[in-house]
Amino acid sequence: MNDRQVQRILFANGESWKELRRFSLTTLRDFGMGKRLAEEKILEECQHLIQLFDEYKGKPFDTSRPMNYATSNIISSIVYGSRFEYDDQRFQNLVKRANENISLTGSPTVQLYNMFPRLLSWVKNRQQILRNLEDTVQDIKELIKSIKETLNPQICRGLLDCFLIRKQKEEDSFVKDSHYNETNLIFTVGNLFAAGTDTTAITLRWGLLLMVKYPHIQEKVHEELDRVLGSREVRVDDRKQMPYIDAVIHETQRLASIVPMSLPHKTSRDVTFQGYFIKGGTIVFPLLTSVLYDESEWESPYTFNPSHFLDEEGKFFKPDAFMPFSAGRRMCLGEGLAKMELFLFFTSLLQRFRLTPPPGVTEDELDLSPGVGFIVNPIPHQLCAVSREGF
Ligand code: HEM
Repeated sequence: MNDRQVQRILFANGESWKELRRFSLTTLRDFGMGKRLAEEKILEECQHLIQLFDEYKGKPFDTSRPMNYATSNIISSIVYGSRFEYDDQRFQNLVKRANENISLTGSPTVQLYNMFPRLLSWVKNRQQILRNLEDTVQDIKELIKSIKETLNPQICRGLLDCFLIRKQKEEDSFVKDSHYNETNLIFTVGNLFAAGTDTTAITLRWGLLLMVKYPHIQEKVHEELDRVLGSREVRVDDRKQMPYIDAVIHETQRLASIVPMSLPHKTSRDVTFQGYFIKGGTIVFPLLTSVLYDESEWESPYTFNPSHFLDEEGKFFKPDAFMPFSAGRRMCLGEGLAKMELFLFFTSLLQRFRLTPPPGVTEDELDLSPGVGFIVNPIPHQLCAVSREGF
């Protein structure tokens, strides 16, 4: 695999980008966001996740593996049409390599390599990223092969089926230079996994950690859940009746600011922006943190304060400066799906469990420092999920 392909996986699909973004959005809408299908899939995954949390029987554990498996399975159901069992070796490897690459991409040596690519191509972390990508592409190829064997052109089980059917149609009609080719299929699937797994899992992990750190806020979350849901299963529509939880989730996204520098963009021509001249072809990093922590927009930008999203009557509202999904033509393609996942996973877990620090650790001792990574994780930590009475 060469560097150009790596760039394609991480950032773009070259000249095919527009067409494939449109295709991914439409199929995500059909399989993911519309038709209540995503809600069903996420709620099914919630049950598996709760079972996994239950297995720790209130003892301390690291939340990264369960959360990554759960969010990865949502993308799997949408792309492949079915989920993986958590003990599936290939699934575990796919998730592990994705996590590793996120953290290696943010490491100082890879950052230096990005600045001086000719001098530093030997950097060890970069070599590991390339090895991981190569193994992942191999796994994706094998999964595509097995999906092809059971493909029925009359039924789309997921995004991959839709792509294969479209590819066949274009081949039958002798379309020249079709965007629906094998390479773009692999990179579209790879992009969706890379972009859609860690982001949502990491946000949820921040959310759970913040609940442990601030038990008085967790108490209010429990109070709202008990009042609105009782013991029945949550639905997406319940969000309107849960302004406090909505505010807690948004404030988690704001404070965690998990993609602080968004993704790099390149100016397509010379531009003057707010008095600054930027030459065409310049790499630009939009600093999302500068907006999410803007002192002129937020009352207390550096503290966890759900009131940032509540009006005087306790109703939810979203300030314009809330943009963790970035903005513009390349803004996050999975925003709708991510929001649904955040709400359903967070409420399902909190309805069932009270989250506490490990024995012997006080809330004050819990460290909210960010870890290293191109997507910002909490530093390694453990917490306890204690079953709530009546659940
Ligand atoms: C809390 C969860 C998430 C956050 C905070 C997030 C944030 C972002 C950000 C900041 C970008 C860069 C936008 C830009 O270049 O200006 C992005 C791009 C992207 N995201 Fe997300 N994302 C999340 C979840 C997801 C999910 C679940 C999916 C999968 C469906 C997804 C798919 C993508 C894709 C495909 C892109 C690239 C779009 C393009 O280049 O045209 N994201 N995301």
